[in-house]
Amino acid sequence: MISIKDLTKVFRFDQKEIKAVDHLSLTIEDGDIFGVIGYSGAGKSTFIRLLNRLEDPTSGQVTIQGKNITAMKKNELRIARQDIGMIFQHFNLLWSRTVRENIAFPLEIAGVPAKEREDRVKELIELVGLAGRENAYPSQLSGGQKQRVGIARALANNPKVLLCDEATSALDPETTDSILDLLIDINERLGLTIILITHEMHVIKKICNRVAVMEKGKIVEQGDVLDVFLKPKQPVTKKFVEQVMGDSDGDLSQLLDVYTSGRVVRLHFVGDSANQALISQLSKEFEIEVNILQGKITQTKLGAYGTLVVQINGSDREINNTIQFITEKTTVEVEVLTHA
Ligand SMILES: Nc1ncnc2c1ncn2[C@@H]1O[C@H](COP(=O)(O)OP(=O)(O)OP(=O)(O)O)[C@@H](O)[C@H]1O
Repeated sequence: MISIKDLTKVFRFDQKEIKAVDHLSLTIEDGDIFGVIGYSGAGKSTFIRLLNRLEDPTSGQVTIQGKNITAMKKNELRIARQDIGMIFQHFNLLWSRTVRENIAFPLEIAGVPAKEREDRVKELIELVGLAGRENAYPSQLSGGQKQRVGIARALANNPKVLLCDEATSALDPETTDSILDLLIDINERLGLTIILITHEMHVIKKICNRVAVMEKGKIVEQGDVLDVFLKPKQPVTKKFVEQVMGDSDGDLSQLLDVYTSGRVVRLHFVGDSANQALISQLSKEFEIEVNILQGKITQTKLGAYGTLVVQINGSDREINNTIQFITEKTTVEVEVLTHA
């Protein structure tokens, strides 16, 4: 639904050239929550601003639902932008206007009649959870509430796509989570495609189904969030994954020296919620004991993801049956680290 081809943005100043976005190509499907992650200076902000032409590209093409955004003249672009909402790190609210008036603003610009406008604003205030705060000014709101106004304003004209420019970076962790929950809710309820940029893997883990990693203006790795978490390839991606998972292999060899009986295996949970009770299931069905040694499991949108290192004690036959069961009957991957 969104196709980005060879997109490039070069900034020129002081006779220097900076390629902020460098021949970037990407496809984003309808209904995706697509995250672009990268360190400061990677070109994320420039990239997202190119999508609705807050920034004009040096070359390349952005097509949203069959419409070539890059080729549009001013007037066409103004209309097309009604289909592309955007929220910002610092909210960009009008400080002299109340919550209600901020949300009504894009409707006024689109020429929506007063009564219709009023109904729509009411609906949006309910949707983002701001009922009771309609007459407050931005200065009287918390950061999370300000971003809720930003989201309501971005949704006013029923866009198909929502662009989020570091939308939770100015918020504390708890407020971040509540705003991310709201974005998930909007994605599910309205079928809205969401593209967000961030430098926090937590944000990607919590709400995205697809992710692209950006470095020096280019996408260096992309895929389903779980695949990227499970098998990060580029050093920069590995660092981001470690941000939320830690470096779990650190003291594995020490562990194997200490736990010498039975077999030590590593279980890879790949985001299938059906496996949540695996350990208790194994000890019920087989004559074995499972000893949890180390691990890190985290919850993603699709289920538990992570690794668990366990020692399985019992007869050789029962241990083999257990491993065979996990391999054949579940989606958990087993790696045997020691052999009896
Ligand atoms: N208007 C501009 N004029 C000149 N250079 C710019 C401009 N905007 C961005 N740049 C440069 O382009 C590069 C990418 O910046 P950009 O802000 O897109 O990165 P980012 O990944 O969003 O980082 P941050 O999170 O720090 O904003 C940087 O080297 C930046 O200095």
